[in-house]
Amino acid sequence: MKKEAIVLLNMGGPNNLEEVEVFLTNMFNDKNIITVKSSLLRAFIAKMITFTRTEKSQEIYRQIGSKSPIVGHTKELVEKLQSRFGEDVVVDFAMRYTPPFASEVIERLNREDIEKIYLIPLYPQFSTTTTKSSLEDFEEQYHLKGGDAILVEIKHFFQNQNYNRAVLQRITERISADECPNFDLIFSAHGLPVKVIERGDVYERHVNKHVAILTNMLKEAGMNFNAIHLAYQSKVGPMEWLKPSLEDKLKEIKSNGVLIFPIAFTIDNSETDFELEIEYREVAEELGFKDYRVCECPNDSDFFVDTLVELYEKMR
Ligand SMILES: C=CC1=C(C)c2cc3[nH]c(cc4nc(cc5[nH]c(cc1n2)c(C)c5CCC(=O)O)C(CCC(=O)O)=C4C)c(C)c3C=C
Ligand SMILES: [Fe+2]
Ligand SMILES: [Fe+2]
Repeated sequence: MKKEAIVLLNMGGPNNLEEVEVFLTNMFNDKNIITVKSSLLRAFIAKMITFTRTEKSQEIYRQIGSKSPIVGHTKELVEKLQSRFGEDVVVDFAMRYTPPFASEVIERLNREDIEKIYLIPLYPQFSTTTTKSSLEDFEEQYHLKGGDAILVEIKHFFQNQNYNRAVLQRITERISADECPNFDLIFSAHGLPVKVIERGDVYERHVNKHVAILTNMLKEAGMNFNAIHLAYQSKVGPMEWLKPSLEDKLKEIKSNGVLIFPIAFTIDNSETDFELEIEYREVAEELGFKDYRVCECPNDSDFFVDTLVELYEKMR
């Protein structure tokens, strides 16, 4: 009997310290990240950046157990989703910059009689640097490997109610309604160079809309924070990136307590476990915050599994 498959797509992250170089090399060879036309020039830029960044990056991963948590969390999500579907739908995942790569997953799928593959990039908001990159990569590899199933894609899901229930659950796991008036909430999004937005990337617009939806839901749930903000983390390189930065936002806040929700990630990764949990915690302590809390990403929460089931049903 012909089958269907759901493939979750994400960026990936080093599975060990040696893979840090693989991760950075693949990221900076990505035409959606370094948009110069010449692939030779891109390869040269990637070599330079990787050469200068690998050791610094390895030091980051060393502090969170010498690997990114992203692959482990994604496997747990895939297992939960697979158990919802039973044998009729194959659930798998592919990473953009580290194993398991799309080519490996495609070889597995090509050994089965798959009629339709539903591709779900695990980014709530669309960006050319993430969603588009992952989808293009999968499609290219799929056609190279001679696959002939129908590919169905979804581009964003920040408006999905079950997804936003997963977000609210993660917030309420960290804070009670009674505590909210003494806290500011910051939705922290991964930054993007301004020139990417100027070329028409809708990421910033999607993030703004997402913050508006969540702000309403929090009000309806009686979670009345002193104030709710949006800020951008993870700037790399000398270019101008989206503002305000998370650091500047923290400097501006007068409350004693701050809660951070990583709005651009569905799965915990080095940016949540290192940058938010370790690096910005130190910044917040230096700035005199008495209470600094970071929410977990949706990861394999039941609401997130419900979201993916619902997206699959809508794509059919
Ligand atoms: C030009 C550089 C980068 C762009 C553009 C960018 C966009 C972007 N990235 C994510 C999600 C993640 N990024 C992660 C790590 C990471 N990102 C960059 C650079 C750009 N990202 C670098 C150099 C790194 C490595 C970290 C380091 O070495 O310091 C991760 C973490 C993966 C992990 O290992 O766990 C995620 C997730 C989004 C959502 C995004 C655009 C919207
Ligand atoms: Fe990134
Ligand atoms: Fe984590």
